[in-house]
Amino acid sequence: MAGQQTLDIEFRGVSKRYGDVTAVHPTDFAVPKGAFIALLGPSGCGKTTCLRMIGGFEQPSSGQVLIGGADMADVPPYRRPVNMVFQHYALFPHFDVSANVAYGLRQVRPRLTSSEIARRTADALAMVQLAGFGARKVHELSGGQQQRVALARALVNRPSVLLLDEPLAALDKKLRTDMQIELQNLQRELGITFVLVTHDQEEALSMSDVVCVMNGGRIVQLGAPDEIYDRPADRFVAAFVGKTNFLDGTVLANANGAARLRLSNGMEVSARVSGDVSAGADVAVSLRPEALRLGAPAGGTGLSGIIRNRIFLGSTAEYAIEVPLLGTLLATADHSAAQSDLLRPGDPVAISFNPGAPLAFPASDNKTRQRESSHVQIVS
Ligand SMILES: Nc1ncnc2c1ncn2[C@@H]1O[C@H](COP(=O)(O)OP(=O)(O)OP(=O)(O)O)[C@@H](O)[C@H]1O
Repeated sequence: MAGQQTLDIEFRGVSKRYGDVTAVHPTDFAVPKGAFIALLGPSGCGKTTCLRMIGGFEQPSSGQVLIGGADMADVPPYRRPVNMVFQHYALFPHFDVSANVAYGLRQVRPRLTSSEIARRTADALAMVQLAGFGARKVHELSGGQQQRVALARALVNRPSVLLLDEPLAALDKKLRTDMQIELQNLQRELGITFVLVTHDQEEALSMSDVVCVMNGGRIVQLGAPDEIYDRPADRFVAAFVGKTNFLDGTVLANANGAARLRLSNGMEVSARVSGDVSAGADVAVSLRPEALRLGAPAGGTGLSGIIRNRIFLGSTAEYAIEVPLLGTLLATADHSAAQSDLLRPGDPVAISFNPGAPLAFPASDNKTRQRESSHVQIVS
């Protein structure tokens, strides 16, 4: 477990209620210093509330928020060693770029000299690749440049934690991808802790070291991006992070998570099972589209189907395949331009997958989730 001195943010039994609504159930969680963590989950799951409690814009209904080991209960937002970047940058349109950035500094350090303010402002603009843009008016900048100014304004105070609330949501896809890479580089260079709120799973997986998946006001899984994708803790995470096929199955035998299942078409498969399931239990079986291999129909006892739709994506193609008694399965296949290997709607295909690929969850996974609190800790 990460030691106390290496933790930057800690929740101890933190919850938040708004009247009858419990936005965040009692939660323990800890973020090591210098981590890039993404809070990921569907709308209303409590991500922003967690971020606002770190920033001091909301008070917890119970529990303690610690930053750098210090209890923040009586510390107002402007005295916390954190800064926040919002989706709508909230820049002052009548100020030039330098004045917008310097505003953040003057608010918390009124005694700095003008030359020191000018120096730090120029440094912050250089950090976000906007050196030389100080005299521009906000309306003379592109959306991406405006977001960088907002970032510089948040960094100019040299916070130890930067909170990012869907900061790239207003940008178009290409700019968003560029900014994702820049933010990642910036975080590595500065070595400060970044907490990113997003409902975009690709953004969370590609940018952060640690993904914290939330659902219904609880943390359901905390781990490295590949861990979240390859070993989802429950059916919700498997469905929310990445695309997957869900098949109905029944457990025939389960030995410490290595199970034999019968699918609804009668086929028997091996699967890794998560949770407490014994023989006879109904399970939902997750099979990622890229785990399905497509080949020429071979006859025999394997799985086969008919291609119904194809979405060509350049280096890959996605196929919707109708499989008797199982329904429609989504498969992703690599495509090489050298050989014309695309399948067409109407083509029959055989489908195979590795024995370890299917992941099974108790069919009642989400309904039976009655835990009172989430206790999760990043292991570093
Ligand atoms: N000030 C408030 N008063 C009452 N309820 C609130 C308030 N703020 C948030 N909530 C409720 O708390 C729950 C969690 O909200 P929160 O904004 O944290 O979700 P979120 O995961 O950030 O969602 P989104 O992605 O849509 O921003 C929601 O049910 C929301 O309606």
